[in-house]
Amino acid sequence: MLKIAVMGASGRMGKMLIEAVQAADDCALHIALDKGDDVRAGLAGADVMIDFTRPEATLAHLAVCADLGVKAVIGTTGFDETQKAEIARFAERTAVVFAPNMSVGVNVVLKLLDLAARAMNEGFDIEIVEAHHRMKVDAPSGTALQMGQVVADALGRDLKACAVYGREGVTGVRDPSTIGFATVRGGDIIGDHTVLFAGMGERIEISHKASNRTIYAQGSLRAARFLAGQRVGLFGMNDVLGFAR
Ligand SMILES: NC(=O)C1=CN([C@@H]2O[C@H](COP(=O)(O)OP(=O)(O)OC[C@H]3O[C@@H](n4cnc5c(N)ncnc54)[C@H](OP(=O)(O)O)[C@@H]3O)[C@@H](O)[C@H]2O)C=CC1
Ligand SMILES: O=C(O)C1=N[C@H](C(=O)O)C[C@H](O)C1
Repeated sequence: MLKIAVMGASGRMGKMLIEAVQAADDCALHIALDKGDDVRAGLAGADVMIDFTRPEATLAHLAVCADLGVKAVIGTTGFDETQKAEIARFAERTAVVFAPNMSVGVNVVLKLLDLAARAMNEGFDIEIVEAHHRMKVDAPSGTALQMGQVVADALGRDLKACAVYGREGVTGVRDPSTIGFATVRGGDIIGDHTVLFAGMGERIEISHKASNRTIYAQGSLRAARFLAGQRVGLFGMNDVLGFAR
């Protein structure tokens, strides 16, 4: 049995994860922790921590995992570059899967985007549109940013230099080297992502739409099982799903 500690237990994802762990034959809920609980005492004896909280909280939890040798699945989004580097450092001491989207579907889409961007490397304007529920606090979504990164890498562009986050006023004509991001927030939208390749005479849209958060919880359990075979290192869902081979 894989002993799982769920952080952010009363959050939208925390609740889904508790249900998924309890329903899995090969996993046991070691502990479910909320803000204010004793993290060190709670994580002691766990095999894997699954954390969908906020960046500062995740980093504090990961520090304890690294001390105790507990492996970690991190679904939290909204990290800045310095915080991402901290995660990489903790992964030198314990094994970590870090991915902005744990769903199999989104990770298949990432592969399709690599193929699409390489094939449409000229004459197509690339725009990424994402929509989420009104309670989401970070924008663009971690998934949209990862999609942008995959496309930029495939095209040999530097995402930091070519990303455009929203437009307003007299913007001038579109610079073809840019990758645009647009964010929609409202109601209970679980998570929609579309990458648009807009050319002259044709338009390709590659979309993923989530209709249930179980996809993220099930992906997280796959990641936890994968970590059982690792000692240290930073992994993504491409490693978990075997796409990196
Ligand atoms: N990788 C993926 O597949 C997915 C990633 N996500 C990401 O997961 C994260 C959480 O999403 P969601 O569940 O919707 O958010 P919620 O706001 O519903 O849940 C976040 C949880 O984290 C807790 N939390 C916040 N700050 C702290 C802290 N300092 N210490 C301990 N716990 C804390 C919250 O407690 P309290 O309410 O008391 O503040 C809450 O229980 C987001 O970053 C989201 O983008 C979401 C879905 C899928
Ligand atoms: O906050 C959410 O809900 C989600 N966040 C992740 C992200 O930022 O990409 C993944 C998913 O889209 C749901």
